[in-house]
This record gives sequence, C-alpha cells and structure tokens, in this order.
Amino acid sequence: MKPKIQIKNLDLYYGDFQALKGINLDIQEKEITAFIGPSGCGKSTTLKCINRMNDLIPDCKIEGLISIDGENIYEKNYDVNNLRKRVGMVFQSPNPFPMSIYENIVYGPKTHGVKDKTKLDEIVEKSLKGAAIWDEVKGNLKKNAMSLSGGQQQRLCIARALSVEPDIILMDEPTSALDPISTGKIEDLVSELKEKYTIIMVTHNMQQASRVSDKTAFFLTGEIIEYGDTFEIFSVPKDKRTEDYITGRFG
Ligand SMILES: Nc1ncnc2c1ncn2[C@@H]1O[C@H](COP(=O)(O)OP(=O)(O)OP(=O)(O)O)[C@@H](O)[C@H]1O
Repeated sequence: MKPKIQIKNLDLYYGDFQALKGINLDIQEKEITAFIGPSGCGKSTTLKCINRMNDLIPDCKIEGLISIDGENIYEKNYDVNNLRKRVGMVFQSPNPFPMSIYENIVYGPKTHGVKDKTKLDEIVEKSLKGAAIWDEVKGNLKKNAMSLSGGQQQRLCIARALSVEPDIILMDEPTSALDPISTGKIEDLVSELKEKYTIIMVTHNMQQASRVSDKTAFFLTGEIIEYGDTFEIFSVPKDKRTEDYITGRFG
C-alpha cells in the first residue's frame, strides 16, 4: 500500500547543529504512530517538518524528502496554506485563542473562506462533537475558551484542528499538561479519531504509546533506532537501546 506520509533520508540542521540524521519513515493512512525517545532526540523536530513549521525558524536547513499522498511537500511551488489545512497540529499545552468557544472553531474555516453562518454553525457542532466536547459546551458557545478546564481546552484545540477537515493530525505531547482523567478522555478520543485521520503523537508516556498507537518509532540523538508495530516494539524490541529505553533504564 502506498504510504500516506513518506519521509526519506531526512536531515535537518539548526545552524551547524544536526538535529535529524537520515530519518526514514513510511506512515500508512489511518494509522496512529507514536514517536518516543528521550528529551532532545528530535521527535518534535520531525513532527514539525510534516507541516513545515520549521520554515519559520531562521537557519533551519532541511535535506531529503517528505511526501504526503505522493506529493513532495518541500517542492518549490507547494501550497503551504493548503498543507496546514490538511495537516492539523495540537500542542503540548492547550492554547485556545482568547475568544469564545464558537470563535475558536470558526477561525480556521473563516480564514479559508467559509462565510455562510449556517455552514459555520454546522462546522462548530461537527468539530466539537468530533472532539467529544459538544455535550459539555453546547449550552454556552459564547463562553470564553480560556475559562474551560485544561482538559476541555485541549479537546477544544483538537476540535479547532478538526474544523478545517484535515486528513493528518500531529500531536506533540497532547496530554502532558493534563490530569489522568482528562488524559484518559484524550486517549479515548484519539482512538476514535483514527477511523478518519492519520495521527502522529509524540509522547513521553510509554503506557500511552502502547495503549493508543499502532506503530511506534523510537528516536535517539536525531536518528530512528527502531520503527515497527507497537506491540512488537514493546514486547520484543530488536535493538538493545530500545529495550533499555522502554524498560526505563535511561531517558
Ligand atoms: N529552534 C531550534 N534552534 C536550535 N536548536 C533546536 C531548535 N529546536 C530544537 N533544537 C534542538 O534540536 C534537538 C531536537 O529537539 P526536539 O525538540 O526535536 O527534541 P524532542 O525529542 O522533541 O525533545 P522533547 O522530548 O524534550 O520535546 C535538541 O537538541 C534541541 O535542543
């Protein structure tokens, strides 16, 4: 099967420092992939390459290939706005805009030209339902998003990502700022979202990676040491360094 996301021989430099070394990864559609590894090993950097967020960093140089649906996203004339629409991102700390719940969701669609009020209302309901937060907020969509709990804010941010109908969702430690109950809700939600979206999630939580993901990539000092079925990585890792990491010997 043709991969949804293909990364080939990806090297990345921040100035003189090489943060990624020869990353190769084929990610299939509607799979959940976990990126694990100790701090500073290149997980977030790899994630950000997939929606070209590193474009904004001066002195960041990228070599190699990343393609989505067979198209090279670093091609000169590639439409970056369209890429950001197709590839949603959810960050470590919930970061809603300081405006109402409704406005948070319609912000993206409006930017992409949706003006019709009925259509926007539909998008709000669908996105909030998709992120399993509709029932909690439907009575008060005018409420300021900043007044929601941390777990609700993170689900709102997931709803905001869904509002422009992406097909890939990148999540950078989406539960690290949340309590266990909110974390459980996000994990359940991620498992549901898998039916429609291709998801990559950076996580420091080994249980989370094994609970939620289909595939796992173990990173160490800018390289992928091992990549494969999550069950196999966690039960019979091939590389001693993977075994040492997942059993808590370092990191
Ligand atoms: N904007 C930047 N400029 C220079 N170096 C950077 C920049 N961003 C990250 N780095 C460096 O690149 C390396 C990889 O960082 P990255 O954030 O990808 O790691 P990570 O595996 O996601 O870490 P963590 O688990 O702590 O979030 C680190 O050594 C980091 O210091």
